[in-house]
Amino acid sequence: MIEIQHLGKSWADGGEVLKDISLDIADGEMYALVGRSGAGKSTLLRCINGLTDYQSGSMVVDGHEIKDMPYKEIRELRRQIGMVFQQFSLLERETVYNNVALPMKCWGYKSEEIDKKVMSLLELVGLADRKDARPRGLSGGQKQRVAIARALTMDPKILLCDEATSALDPKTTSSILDLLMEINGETGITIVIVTHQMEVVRKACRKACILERGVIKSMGDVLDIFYRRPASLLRLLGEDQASLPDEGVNLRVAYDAEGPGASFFESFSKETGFVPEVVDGGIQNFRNRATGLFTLNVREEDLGRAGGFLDRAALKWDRIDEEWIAESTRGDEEEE
Ligand SMILES: Nc1ncnc2c1ncn2[C@@H]1O[C@H](COP(=O)(O)OP(=O)(O)OP(=O)(O)O)[C@@H](O)[C@H]1O
Repeated sequence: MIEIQHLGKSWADGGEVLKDISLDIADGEMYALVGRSGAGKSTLLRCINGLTDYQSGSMVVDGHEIKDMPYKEIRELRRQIGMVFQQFSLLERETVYNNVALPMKCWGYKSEEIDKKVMSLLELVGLADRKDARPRGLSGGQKQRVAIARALTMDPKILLCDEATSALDPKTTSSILDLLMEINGETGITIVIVTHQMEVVRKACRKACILERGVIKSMGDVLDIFYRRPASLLRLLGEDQASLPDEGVNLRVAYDAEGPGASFFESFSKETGFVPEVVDGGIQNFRNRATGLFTLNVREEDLGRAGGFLDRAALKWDRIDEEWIAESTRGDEEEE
């Protein structure tokens, strides 16, 4: 568990980089810290393993307040926290095997133990047959797989990924995120992903926090953030808020497009006797699952039938009125 309460950090020159940050990351979570360049994401990530300090508030990792820990304990804690970077940070002269073995060698493990662990991790990341290769002979995606294997050698409870896919093409990004999801599913490790790409958040993360200039603008379930469409999300996506029709009633609807909601519009029209107007939305993938997210417009007199159908189908839906918009975008009105 990572518990962050009212954390504040300023640089020596007085620049405030993190302001009153409060969020919890549960064990086994895949959590995204997302925002534009300079938002403070990497700094917050580095507070988690004590690579950088903070002046106010608290950061409790696995029951320990980071700022109170003596260096020896911080060093011990870092064994429990793996880290992966955008630039891979591999030793170019060393083989894939030696790169992965490095942390265990530093901590003085026996060579049989090292061999067993390194080979099982290389199997996991699909690079056992490249163990004698040097990093220069690998693609970007393969290098990141080596870095992930190296980060897992000490069986960490937490894996911190700082823009780990930002240097990769979309297909390779996707395969690295699949690997992280597989590792998370199999080991229950907590994974915190810093990224500026909403695609990464949608693909891999269950929860997210959007940062703008050191301030949390929106947080919660990824699907819920996309459902609410707060301004901070739209700024990251480079989209505008859809202008809603003044006539009739506007509804937001979410459904699992691979489950019972697969034929949503067909069922809707069959059960209600009319076809709703689609204001905006579409089918998007969240953690490899197709999900329908739509804004619909129906006539006032059809609301009862539409709501009845949506309730019977147990779908997530809301009437979009001023109150709902204010509630959904609380604290997120202006760009920082
Ligand atoms: N050691 C430092 N001293 C002073 N300012 C710093 C230092 N390190 C980072 N900054 C500044 O702090 C702000 C936040 O940096 P940070 O790297 O956390 O942002 P980020 O959201 O991760 O963005 P990016 O993806 O560009 O790294 C930036 O304005 C950056 O220039």
